[in-house]
Parts: sequence; C-alpha cells; structure tokens
Amino acid sequence: MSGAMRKSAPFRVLLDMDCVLADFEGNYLKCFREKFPNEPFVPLADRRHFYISDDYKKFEEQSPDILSKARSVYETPGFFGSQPPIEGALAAAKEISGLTNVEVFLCTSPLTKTPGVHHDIMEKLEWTEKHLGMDWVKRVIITKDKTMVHGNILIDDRPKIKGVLKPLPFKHILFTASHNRHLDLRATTAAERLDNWTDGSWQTLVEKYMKLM
Ligand SMILES: Cc1cn([C@H]2C[C@H](O)[C@@H](COP(=O)(O)O)O2)c(=O)[nH]c1=O
Ligand SMILES: [Mg+2]
Repeated sequence: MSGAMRKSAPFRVLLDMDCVLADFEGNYLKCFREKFPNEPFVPLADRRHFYISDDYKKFEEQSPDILSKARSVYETPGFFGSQPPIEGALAAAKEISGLTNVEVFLCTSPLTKTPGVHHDIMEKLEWTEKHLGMDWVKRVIITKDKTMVHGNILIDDRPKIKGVLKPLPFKHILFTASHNRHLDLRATTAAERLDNWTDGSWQTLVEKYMKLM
C-alpha cells in the first residue's frame, strides 16, 4: 500500500469508569448512609482526597472503627454494579466512539487492598454490558497500571496517574469530581480538566487533541 493510501493510526481515547462514567461518589455516600445511619459522614462538598478513608480519618476519635466501615461500603458485593451512570456519560462515550478514526477503551483499576475481594472486576464488566452493551465489554481494560495502556488521551478523575512509564504515554485529562474539585492542576498529572459530559466541552477537547496528535 502506498503512503498516500495508508490510513492514519486511530486516535485512542481511554475512559476511566469510577467517577467518570459511573457515579462512584454519589453511590458511595448513599450506600454509606444507608448502611451506617448513626455514623458521621463526609458530604460531597467536603471531599478532599482521592481515597475516601483519607477523608474519614477525622472521625477516628469519635468512631474508632470508621475506616473499616468506610472501606466496607465499596468492598460489599453489588456496590460497583449498582453505580448509576454520570449524567451524559454514556451518550458521550457512544458519540466519541462513533467519530471517524477514533477508538474508545474503558480503562479502570480493580480493588487490590483486601484479600478475597475481587467481585468488583466482574461487576465492572456487568455494568458495562448493562449500560453500554456487549460490544463495549471487549473494550474494557482492567489494570492497576494505566501507564501500560496505549492511548492518546486518558480521561480520569484520579489527580495523579502513576505507573512504570514516565512520562505518561498519554495526555491525562482530569475529570472533575467532588474529591478533586479544589485542586490546582499543577498538583496533578493532568494537562487540563473536563468538568462534565453535558455542556458540550468534551467535543472541543477531543477535537483539539485529535488535531495535536
Ligand atoms: C475512592 C476509592 C477508590 N478505590 C478503588 C475503587 C476502584 O477499584 C479504584 C478506582 O479506580 P479508578 O480506575 O482510578 O477510577 O480505586 C479505593 O480502593 N478506595 C477509595 O477510597
Ligand atoms: Mg476514577
């Protein structure tokens, strides 16, 4: 095939799941308050750290087992599968994947802290099948190290993406979540923010990076 006929490499968009497509934060607070109605809780407006336990440490004196209780909420089977989609996320994911010469993969980390707690992996696949369909299940990449995944941009709410590859092999776009809203971008690995899936700003952002690559 001559150079003129060769198709350019697809632009690859990696979409995180928790807090980007699925409402982890809202679901967490709802489940925590249902399970522990008499415990103190952190409202979304007061979230400051990526790890929920870091925000619940302040209650340890009044409630000594608060951290294990806080962890037990997302470690309970059913939690990941029951997350509602974030507003506009599913439509945006489908639209992005419909763009010419664009490929979308879902890129999400598993729970790895507690032995025997791995149901989240199955639930992430089930969530994808339920909300996006079977075609998307084969696009799910579950990895603790997202730097090992090839992509042009990663849309992710985690402030710092860390892994074996440095510098990051993709542009990190910080998806705004209650836990990262207060952060200056300089305290993150991200090039810029995406605040939501509803105001059309994702289109401008994707077009911009497609032109740059
Ligand atoms: C908030 C929070 C999350 N986790 C776990 C839950 C998921 O398995 C991942 C999130 O991964 P992502 O791909 O970066 O969205 O982290 C946790 O263990 N503790 C927490 O407080
Ligand atoms: Mg996330």
